[in-house]
Amino acid sequence: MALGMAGAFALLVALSLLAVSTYITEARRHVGADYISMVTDVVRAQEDAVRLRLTLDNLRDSSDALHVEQLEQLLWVIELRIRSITQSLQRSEIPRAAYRPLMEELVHLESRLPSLERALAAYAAGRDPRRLEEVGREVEEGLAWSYSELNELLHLASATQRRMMERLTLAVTALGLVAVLMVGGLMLTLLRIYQQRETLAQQSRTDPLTGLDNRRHLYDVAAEEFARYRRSGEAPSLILIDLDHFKRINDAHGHPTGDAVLVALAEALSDEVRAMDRVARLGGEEFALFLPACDESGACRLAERVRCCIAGLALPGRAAGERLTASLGVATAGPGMDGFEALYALADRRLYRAKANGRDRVECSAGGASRVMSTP
Ligand SMILES: Nc1nc2c(ncn2[C@@H]2O[C@H](COP(=O)(O)OP(=O)(O)OP(=O)(O)O)[C@@H](O)[C@H]2O)c(=O)[nH]1
Repeated sequence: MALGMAGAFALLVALSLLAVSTYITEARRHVGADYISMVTDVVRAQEDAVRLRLTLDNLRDSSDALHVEQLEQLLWVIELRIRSITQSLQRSEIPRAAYRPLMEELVHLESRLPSLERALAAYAAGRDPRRLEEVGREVEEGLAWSYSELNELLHLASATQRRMMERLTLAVTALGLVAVLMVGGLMLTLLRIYQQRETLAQQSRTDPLTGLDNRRHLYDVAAEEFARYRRSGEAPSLILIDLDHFKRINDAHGHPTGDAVLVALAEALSDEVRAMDRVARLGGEEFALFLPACDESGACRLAERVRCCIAGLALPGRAAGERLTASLGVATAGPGMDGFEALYALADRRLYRAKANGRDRVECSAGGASRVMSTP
């Protein structure tokens, strides 16, 4: 659950970062494109100023109708260009204060264009060539100055914008790194919590000395198996094992040796059973084998095999050479048995009988009566 949430969070952060970086790339492309189109306009406008100069020179040399027409068209183009550039300036991110003098000059030049047109008309009619030259030069110089200033302003603005975008990209990259580190840290913490919970859960199910299931876990597993048995009809069996005179081993060789014997026994028991069976240490020198879907005769045969195995177990450490024996009580679930407690109580009674009847023996039931599988 916690890991799922961490995964979802990481995915969310990754998607957000992707969206932000896509936006920045797009924004950057946009800003660049705006300036490129404006700079292109300004370069063309600078060419208009040069063409104006050339046309005026041509007209001074000859009042040819073709030159007059050329100038008329050029004035029309210049007017359109001034409007387009002033609109682009107003829409741009350039601060108004930076382009105000330029704007004023362009507006002034636009207002001078009708005068130039009138001077041209007069010149075409053979009057006042000086006037055309004067107004023409004024407009041409004004255009050349304005567009050259504007060109510089655009380059400066473009460079500033690019620097800002680079800083922004760096900031977002740093933000992304921090987010990745945070998500990584969060996931590591969650993983650690998950592992600790798993360890605790494992410890709560396990006997610390032998690593076998503990009593509580055996009861949990058995309760589940009993519910399954009611549906399937496949009866489970239980074998309770109690070591005989284990106190003597402790007394003779010390508690640590007794511990080592218990561990060796746990391994031997685990080797004797099927993978589906559960081996548990109930406490002290008492063990249990819970056998799902195992009938009475199968359980009794296994109990006898276990008894022999214990009797033949090579004991570790100082207890080597000693003979360990155990008493075993076996019970199988049957009609009228309402839960694991009843099965346990029956196996316990038979274990008690095995002890009472001399130890190192198995007590099973056959047709409701206890029977001894083996005697010492
Ligand atoms: N080494 C070791 N000994 C344990 C442990 N738990 C219980 N014991 C010992 O097991 C012995 C059980 O003694 P008793 O209940 O008298 O049983 P017993 O000596 O096996 O005799 P019977 O069961 O009557 O055959 C005691 O000496 C406990 O100290 C353990 O974890 N380690």
